[in-house]
Amino acid sequence: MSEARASFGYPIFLDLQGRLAVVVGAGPVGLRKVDGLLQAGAQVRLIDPQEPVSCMDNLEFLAREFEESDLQGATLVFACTDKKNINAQVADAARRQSVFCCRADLPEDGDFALPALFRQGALTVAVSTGGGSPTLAAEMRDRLQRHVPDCWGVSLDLMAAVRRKWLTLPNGAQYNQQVLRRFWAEQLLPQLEQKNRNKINQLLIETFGKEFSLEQLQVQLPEGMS
Ligand SMILES: C[C@@]1(CC(=O)O)c2cc3[nH]c(cc4nc(cc5[nH]c(cc(n2)[C@H]1CCC(=O)O)[C@@](C)(CC(=O)O)[C@@H]5CCC(=O)O)C(CC(=O)O)=C4CCC(=O)O)c(CCC(=O)O)c3CC(=O)O
Ligand SMILES: NC(=O)C1=CN([C@@H]2O[C@H](COP(=O)(O)OP(=O)(O)OC[C@H]3O[C@@H](n4cnc5c(N)ncnc54)[C@H](O)[C@@H]3O)[C@@H](O)[C@H]2O)C=CC1
Repeated sequence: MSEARASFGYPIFLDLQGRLAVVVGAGPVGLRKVDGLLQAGAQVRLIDPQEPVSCMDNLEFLAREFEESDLQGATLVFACTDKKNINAQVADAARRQSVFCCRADLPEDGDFALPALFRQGALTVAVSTGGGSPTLAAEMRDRLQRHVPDCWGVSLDLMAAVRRKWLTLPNGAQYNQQVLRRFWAEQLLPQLEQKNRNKINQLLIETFGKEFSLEQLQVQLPEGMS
C-alpha cells in the first residue's frame, strides 16, 4: 500500500436521522450508497443529469449536473460519477464547505469509506479493509455472517432492555460485565436456541428480579417460540 493511500483508521457509527446526505451520480454505485443512507433515516439529495430507472420517491432528485451549492446544509457527500474531474470537483467543494466526502473512484482524495455490512436487528457487523480490497471486505462479511446464529439479534434486544431497566432502577444498581457476559453465553443463548419462551422468562426473573419479565421488558420474541 502506498504512502498516499488512506487507511480510514477511525471507525464510527453515525446517527444520520434527518440529516442531509448528498449523492452525486446515480449509477449502480451511487444508488447503493443511497440505499444505505435511506435505511439509516438520512434525508437524501441525489444529483444526476440522467434519471435512474428505479428512482425512489422518498428522496430529492435533481436532474442536472453537480453544482457547488448542492452541498449547502449537507453532513456527508458521496462522489460517485464516472468522471474523475467531476468527482474531484465534488471533493474540493466538500473540503471548502467542511463536509465529509467519500470519493468512490479515488478513496485517498476523500475522508471516509463505507464498510461491507450485515445486520441482525440492532446488531451491525461492519468489515473494512481500509480501502485495500472491497471484494475481500464483502467476502469476509459473508463468512462472518455464516457464523452468527439467528438468535444473536434477539439476544441483543433482551440484553439491551435488561441494561436499560437496570440503569434506571432507583438505587442505580451496579452490574458486573463478567456476570453479563457469562449470563449471555452460558444461559441466555442456550435457552434462545431451545426456543422456549417460558424458560427464557423464568431465567430473566430468576437472574435479575421479577420486574424483568419478558412482558415488562417489552421485548418481542420471534415467531415460533413456544
Ligand atoms: C474505499 C471504498 C470507498 C467507498 O465507496 O465507500 C471503495 C472504493 C472502491 N471500490 C471499488 C470497486 C468495487 N467496490 C465494490 C463493492 C463495495 N465497495 C464498498 C466499499 C468501498 N469501496 C470502500 C472501501 C471498503 C473497504 O475498506 O474495503 C462496499 C464494501 C460497501 C458499499 O459500497 O456500500 C461494497 C460491498 C457491497 C456489498 O457486497 O455489501 C465492488 C463489488 C461490487 O460492486 O459488487 C467493486 C468492483 C470489484 C473490485 O474492484 O473489487 C473501486 C474500484 C473502482 C474502479 O474500478 O474504478 C474503488 C476505488 C479504489 O479502490 O480506488
Ligand atoms: N466505491 C465503490 O464501491 C465503487 C466505485 N466504483 C467507481 O465509481 C464510479 C461510478 O460507478 P457506476 O455507478 O458503476 O458508474 P455509472 O457510469 O453507471 O454511473 C455514473 C453516473 O454519474 C453521472 N454523472 C456524470 N457526470 C455527472 C455530473 N456532472 N453530475 C452528476 N452526475 C453525473 C452519470 O450520468 C451516471 O449516471 C466508477 O467510475 C468507478 O470509478 C466502481 C465500483 C464500486
